[in-house]
Amino acid sequence: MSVTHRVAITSLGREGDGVAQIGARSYYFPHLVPGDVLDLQTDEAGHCLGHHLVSPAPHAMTPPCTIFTQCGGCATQRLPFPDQLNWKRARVQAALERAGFDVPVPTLMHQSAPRSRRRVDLAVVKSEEGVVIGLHQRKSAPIDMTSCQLLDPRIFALVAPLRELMRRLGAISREADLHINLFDSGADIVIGANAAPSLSDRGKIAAFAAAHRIPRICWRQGKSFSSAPEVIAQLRPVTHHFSGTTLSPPPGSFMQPTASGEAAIIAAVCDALPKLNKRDRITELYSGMGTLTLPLSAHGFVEAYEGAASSVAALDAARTGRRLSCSVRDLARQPLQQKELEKSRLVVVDPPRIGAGTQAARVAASGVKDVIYVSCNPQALVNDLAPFVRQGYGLLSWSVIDQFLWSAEVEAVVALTLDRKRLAKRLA
Ligand SMILES: C[S@@+](CC[C@H](N)C(=O)[O-])C[C@H]1O[C@@H](n2cnc3c(N)ncnc32)[C@H](O)[C@@H]1O
Repeated sequence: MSVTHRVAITSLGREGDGVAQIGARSYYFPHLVPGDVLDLQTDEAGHCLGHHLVSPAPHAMTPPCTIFTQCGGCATQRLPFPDQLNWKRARVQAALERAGFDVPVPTLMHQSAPRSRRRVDLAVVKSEEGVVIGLHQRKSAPIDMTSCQLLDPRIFALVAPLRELMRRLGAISREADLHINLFDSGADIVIGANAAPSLSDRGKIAAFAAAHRIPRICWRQGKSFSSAPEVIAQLRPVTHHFSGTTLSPPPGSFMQPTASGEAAIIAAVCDALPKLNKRDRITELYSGMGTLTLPLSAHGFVEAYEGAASSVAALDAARTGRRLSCSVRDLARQPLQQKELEKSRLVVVDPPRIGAGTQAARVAASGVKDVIYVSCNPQALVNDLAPFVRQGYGLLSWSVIDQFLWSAEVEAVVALTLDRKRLAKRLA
């Protein structure tokens, strides 16, 4: 027998689903927002059998994208922008509190605009019915990206022509993926597939690059990320400006997802710097192509470490006149040790989603006075920062950066210090 409960959505879950509560039990509803009222059918044991929306939250927005509920990229398009940012702020705050800090108000809150994403990974599925290009889905096939309010229109404009190119490439029989970075020189595309491109495929790719004025298209075969993708077409140099320096980014390299988000992260990091003189040593971990390295080098001598050799090479080639060194190092296998960290006045850490793990614990144990931690995952933030609390670090400031509009992703810049005077000033 089914039971109907009239319930309201009262909060958002970790992935952005609306949450309704009946007693101690939580029910999760994709695409619903706080204030929505629904009828929920359960069996007698309380298992959800179905639901329908009775009245939408008064402040709920009309989703701007026509494929919002299907594509899997956005969870919260019905939530007004300020509410999204506040929800993300609350998630970072909760993570900092769980790590054990006493948390002040954030220093900076940034939200990137719609249609400003300059980096995307897309899944390609080819069948007799045609080619689908869409976002990777965890549990199902991608939905064809016929609309997108997130991507920079210059990337979105390539989706339809790429669909046609994928259809014509013989080396793509069923599945492939596309990594697109929008650099200053234009879109930079890496096609990932299981087979090598034939001579005819190579010709089609070169013609595509010329027709769409794409500086470079590369091919990566198989899932191995250890070997560099092969350049299939290169019409012009690939270049991008980072803090006044022109770099030649390697194919598939990491860059912050939006330009305004990158600027906000740099501003938050620079705002959190302790007083430095030019001879002070700054150790930077997970430095990528130098997004933070270059601005930091205006404040001290930066020793940057990064696992991707091609990103280090790009920064190394452009570092003339800058006060920095850069080294390739796998910080999971070979974290910097106490002796190497001791000489630093400041350590800046910007790890990937899984967090810094042992490397974070080593930094905490090194006794370096100031640490700035850039996070893209609140869960990793809790784990990585807990050792700092145990070592006596205090939380000086934090900022929230939302570069992934309408999704649960959030970034944070967190400044920690052992300097009691700086902490006392904050509290004053
Ligand atoms: C969030 S990105 C930050 C990059 C850079 N700070 C920026 O803002 O553009 C994380 C970086 O960590 C690097 N990385 C991932 N795993 C690593 C490891 N085990 N050792 C060293 N670097 C790693 C990635 O290549 C990537 O460049």
